[in-house]
Amino acid sequence: MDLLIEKTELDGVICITPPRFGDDRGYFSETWNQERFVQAGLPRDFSQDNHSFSSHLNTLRGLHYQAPPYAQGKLVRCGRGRIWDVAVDIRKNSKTYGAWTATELSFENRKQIWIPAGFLHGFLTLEDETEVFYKCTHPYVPAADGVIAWDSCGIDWPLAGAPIVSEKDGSAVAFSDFSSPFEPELF
Ligand SMILES: Cc1cn([C@H]2C[C@H](O)[C@@H](COP(=O)(O)OP(=O)(O)O[C@H]3O[C@H](C)C(=O)[C@H](O)[C@H]3O)O2)c(=O)[nH]c1=O
Repeated sequence: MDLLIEKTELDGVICITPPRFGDDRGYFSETWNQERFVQAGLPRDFSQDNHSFSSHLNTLRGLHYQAPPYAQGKLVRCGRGRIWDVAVDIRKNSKTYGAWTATELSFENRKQIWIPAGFLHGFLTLEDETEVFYKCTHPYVPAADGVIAWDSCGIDWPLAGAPIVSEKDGSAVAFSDFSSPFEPELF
């Protein structure tokens, strides 16, 4: 069985759904297969795996980026629960600069989203005790960590009231005051 590949509204951001093999015990799925994912257009190598757990629904993490030359591409999946995952194009001179795309990722739908460097990333949990696993193409560099206010990009978050956010995310700069470091020659 092949990977299901789906484009999004933003060039370069794609969804990948690997097959799941069920039996009486439960299921098995290859969540990363270098040969098949590279054939789908993803990079060959990732340098860091992340795992975040959010206790409550309506937790919002983002909108984050890591500035060049430490920019991160991310392959994101939700291994438990459900999230509304968002990418915002911040590649200067992109015809979709400032545009966003959202995809529901969940344990049930097995969907993964590939977000190349040059995009903001964030997600809203839709269930309690949600776990997100994602691969990054560059290690974490705290000094290059950037954050944009989650409510400043015109995103229609399916909120259940004021979201749970970190202090960092709750005091971030607005997109209108942001100057993207993702220069055209990088893409
Ligand atoms: C991202 C990261 C964080 N940390 C440490 C730094 C803090 O002490 C703690 C929590 O970090 P932060 O509040 O930035 O975690 P999130 O709010 O989940 O941020 C992530 O969420 C959005 C959705 C993303 O796409 C990024 O991967 C990342 O920014 O983990 C590390 O040690 N390594 C890391 O790679």
